[in-house]
Amino acid sequence: MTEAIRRVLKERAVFVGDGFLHLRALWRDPEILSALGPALAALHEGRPTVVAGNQSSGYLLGPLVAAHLGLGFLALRKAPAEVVSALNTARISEYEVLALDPEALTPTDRVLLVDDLVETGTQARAARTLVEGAGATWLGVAAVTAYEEYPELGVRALIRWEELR
Ligand SMILES: O=P(O)(O)OC[C@H]1O[C@H](OP(=O)(O)OP(=O)(O)O)[C@H](O)[C@@H]1O
Ligand SMILES: Nc1ncnc2[nH]cnc12
Repeated sequence: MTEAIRRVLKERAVFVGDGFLHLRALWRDPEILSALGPALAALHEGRPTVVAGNQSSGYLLGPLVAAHLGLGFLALRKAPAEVVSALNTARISEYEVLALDPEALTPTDRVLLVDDLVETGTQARAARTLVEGAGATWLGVAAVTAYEEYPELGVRALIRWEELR
């Protein structure tokens, strides 16, 4: 099924603006959607005890992997670096904070992060800091696509970014 996912990605992944990737074609296809959990889970052999996902694409993909593995899902929340009042129309587009429920992990946990895309590795690095800060073990990242594998982060992807462009 991973080949089918790769084919749909190559044929129907949408790029907008200066290269922003939308993966809507994956969510819309019922067979592909049900294949994503097993395909992402198969990227790592490290037997996680919990699957984590970054807001917001990780919230969609992570539970598919967790449900496939019979595990729980840990939501990592992104927060903007600055906040503005509700009446201020200024838009904050960069996230610089990643937040974790302090009770969510124990030192016996082994965490697999799931995300749609790894570009600079900033989000994954922040997640790793949170996981290891809680004393838990970082297993790596299972992503739909990634610019690089970032060996220190253990990023594995269903398809390389260059194959999509
Ligand atoms: O490797 P990096 O440079 O950190 O980039 C990857 C992150 O960027 C995207 O998230 P974004 O903040 O755009 O949020 P989204 O999931 O809501 O699109 C993507 O979902 C990853 O979490
Ligand atoms: N959706 C996206 N498309 C392209 N580059 C990105 N970097 C982070 N998210 C991205």
